[in-house]
Amino acid sequence: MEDMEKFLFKFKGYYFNRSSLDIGFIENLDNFEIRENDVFIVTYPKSGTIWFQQLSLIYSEEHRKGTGKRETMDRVPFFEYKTPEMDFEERPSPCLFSTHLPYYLVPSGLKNKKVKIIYVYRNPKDVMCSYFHFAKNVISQFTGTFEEFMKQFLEGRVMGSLWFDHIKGWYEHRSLFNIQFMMYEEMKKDPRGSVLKICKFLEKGLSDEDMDAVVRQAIFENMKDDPLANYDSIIATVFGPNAKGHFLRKGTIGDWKNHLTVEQNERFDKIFQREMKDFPLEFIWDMNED
Ligand SMILES: Nc1ncnc2c1ncn2[C@@H]1O[C@H](COP(=O)(O)OS(=O)(=O)O)[C@@H](OP(=O)(O)O)[C@H]1O
Repeated sequence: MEDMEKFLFKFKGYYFNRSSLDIGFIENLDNFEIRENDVFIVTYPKSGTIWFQQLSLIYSEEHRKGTGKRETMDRVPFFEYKTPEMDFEERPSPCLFSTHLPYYLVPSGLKNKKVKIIYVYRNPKDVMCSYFHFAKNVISQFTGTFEEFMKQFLEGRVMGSLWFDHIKGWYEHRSLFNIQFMMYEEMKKDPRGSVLKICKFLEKGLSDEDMDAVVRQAIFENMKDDPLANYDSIIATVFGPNAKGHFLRKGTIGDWKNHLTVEQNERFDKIFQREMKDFPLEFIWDMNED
């Protein structure tokens, strides 16, 4: 089995993807100069990052109208995976970033309580399944079985480290930040309600027509067909010639039921209950659940 760990870089207890990582930048994250109107979308991998990046449409009239030409990754760069061509100093304001960083590695300027942070979370069984397909079939960094991946995921030996630590760390330290928690499943069930909630948090009013355009362009099928939004163009360049497949795979709630055996599910539940005891945010595990 190909062990994913060789593709990872550990810094202060947190696993980054090694390829395309500027280690000098990572070592100086704390000092990165934050502007008050920057917006950060924070996620654990496979929790809907690209989906919420698409909500940068809220800020871009030309992309809402379909005349804009910039890809999402250019409009909402991945903060910690900054490439030499990206000059964050020259970025227009407001600048949107996305990041998988844990709360303790983000620039200290984010703690000014002005910068808006949207933390997107998704039920971790679906996260794990999405991650398994991505690691195995898209970026070819994992060659083992689902059981082997589950073990690695539950030990936090994946990019993003341990899911439980990520969400609990951000939630328990929320009072340091100006942060809005958003749920993947709520966005799926009620996209308009979620977009409205985000607009409110961002203090950005949109007309009904603009709201319709954002909601429409954030629907899975529309994003999958949109080369500016689906990330297909970076798969080979970032992850190498063997990488194939799509970031937008299924986009559903409850795909874990097609992957976990009864025993695996019980084992997962036991760990979840132990780790998330007293954690107040709710999770949705099934499309039919309220
Ligand atoms: N519009 C829309 N609607 C519903 N679901 C969507 C959408 N866009 C992306 N996705 C799903 O999000 C999963 C990928 O997560 P991330 O974007 O966080 O991946 S990454 O961390 O940036 O690699 C991945 O989930 P799975 O399909 O379960 O693998 C994507 O399909």
